[in-house]
Amino acid sequence: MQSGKVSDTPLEFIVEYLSKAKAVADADPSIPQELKSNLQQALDIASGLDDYLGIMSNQESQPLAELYRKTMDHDWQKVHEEGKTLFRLPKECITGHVEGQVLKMLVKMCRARRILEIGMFTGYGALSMAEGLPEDGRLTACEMEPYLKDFAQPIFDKSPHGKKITVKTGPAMDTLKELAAAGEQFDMVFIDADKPNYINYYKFLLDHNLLPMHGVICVDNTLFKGKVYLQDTADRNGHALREFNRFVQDDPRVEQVILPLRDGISVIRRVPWPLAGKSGQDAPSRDEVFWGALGKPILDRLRLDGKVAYVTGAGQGIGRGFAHALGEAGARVAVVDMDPAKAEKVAEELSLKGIQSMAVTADISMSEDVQNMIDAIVSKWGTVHIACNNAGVNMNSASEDTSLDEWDRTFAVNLRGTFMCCQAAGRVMLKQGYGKIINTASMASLIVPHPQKQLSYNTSKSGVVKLTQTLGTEWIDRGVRVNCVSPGIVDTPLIHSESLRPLVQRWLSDIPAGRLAQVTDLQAAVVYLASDASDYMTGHNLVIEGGQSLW
Ligand SMILES: C[S@@+](CC[C@H](N)C(=O)[O-])C[C@H]1O[C@@H](n2cnc3c(N)ncnc32)[C@H](O)[C@@H]1O
Repeated sequence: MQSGKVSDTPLEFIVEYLSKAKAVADADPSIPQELKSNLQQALDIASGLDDYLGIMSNQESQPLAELYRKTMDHDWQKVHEEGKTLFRLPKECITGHVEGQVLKMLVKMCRARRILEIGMFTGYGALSMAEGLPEDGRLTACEMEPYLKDFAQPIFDKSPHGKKITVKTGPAMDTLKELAAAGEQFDMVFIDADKPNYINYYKFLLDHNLLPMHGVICVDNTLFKGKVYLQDTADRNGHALREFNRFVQDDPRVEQVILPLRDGISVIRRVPWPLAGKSGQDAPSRDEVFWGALGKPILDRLRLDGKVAYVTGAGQGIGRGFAHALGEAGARVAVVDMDPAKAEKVAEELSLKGIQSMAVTADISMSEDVQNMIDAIVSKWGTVHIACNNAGVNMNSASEDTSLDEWDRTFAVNLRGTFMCCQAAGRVMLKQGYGKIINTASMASLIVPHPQKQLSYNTSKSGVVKLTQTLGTEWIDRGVRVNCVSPGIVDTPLIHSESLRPLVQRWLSDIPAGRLAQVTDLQAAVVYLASDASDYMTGHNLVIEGGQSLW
């Protein structure tokens, strides 16, 4: 601890008292050496902890370092005497480096997009959390003192994350009422203001649903220098926090842990709680609408953890988008392409994101390649749960000029190849009584896209829909669902080629959405069809074309 610094956390008090005990022991020759050396060891362990956490945690950004320095260098006594602040604000109440990084980490772990801070001071915690938010994330900071908003704003303006922060001055409870009236909700709330009001803020947040299901509240100072568990404390704030901790512990709407970081941070998470049956969760557990099918809320039912998937044509474009989406949702993904370099590259991309992946080279128009692909996946990962048959080709010609070679090559990949993949994957899936097959058809299965001429493509993709419907009904009672997606015109580099560029304007006038599809527009559909959430869907053609087939 720096000399002259006042102890403020349980650990700092431990260090202070150990130092005093050690000084007394050292001055007394009658104290056994063993006691002195034990005291020294305890002191070394306790006094080194905060520094070590500081060194080993992510370092603060430049704007945060500047904010910290500016706060430390400011004469808060003088500011208060000049009447610029209502209260004399101790600079020690700043959220420091490690706590700031912990908050930022929690923001990311909760995937928070909307944050509320109650008690901003000079904005160190606010900016730390804002750094963890995505680009479109928002943080509302409540602060009593207008002076502090003016103090923090110039540094917020220097940070690329400062624009995410809105400061509301005045009593926090007034702001909470305003936010509730406006129907706002926050994925994460940081309570760090006047201690006796913690419980009121907490109750208001839960009672008015400012905190949604699975939302998280972090609360600072909940160990309050150890006074929450020391017997003989007369401290008003210590008592308030003791009551607060107990109230939260008894509240069935939440679960909580208290982390012994600095002066203690509670992490409180909202969980579903039925109106009836306070005595336990047994009675309503049969209500799948309340608790979610198999106890999983809807977004969890879209997860693909533990599943084995493959995507053909995954070296680029739509297939690459599908491979990323399935991997992000938790599946292991075999990236299949006839170009080994492309397959390797996408498999490597997935791996860099922490997704288990493998590259497989296969030309799906060749039956032995298709079987080898399935065998390679089964031998590495034991099975196949999700088959994404996406590879396809498109050749253009006027129908009177379409050669049999073009027709055959198109059908060999788009329809015969897709069938062979369905059959090879289906055999594995039927044996295990579970599988999800998702074929890539096309909007061309519904309408005749124009003005380009692509008879073989359109016809083959119509065949993919009928293949999907037939397999989807034939295999559903053995646990294998077969569906397809039909994308509209997707914005890939191909579209911007010299020959196709003039067609883009024409297409745009045919699309109610007013734009081409991006690969990312298709990703949620494939995850849905691959997940248990779509178990009752089979033989379906999920059309994603910005409304084009309806005009
Ligand atoms: C411990 S400091 C907050 C530290 C801050 N979270 C950080 O990251 O550095 C407490 C802040 O709460 C503010 N405050 C206290 N009572 C308040 C109230 N009723 N409404 C709004 N702000 C309040 C104080 O002005 C002070 O700036």
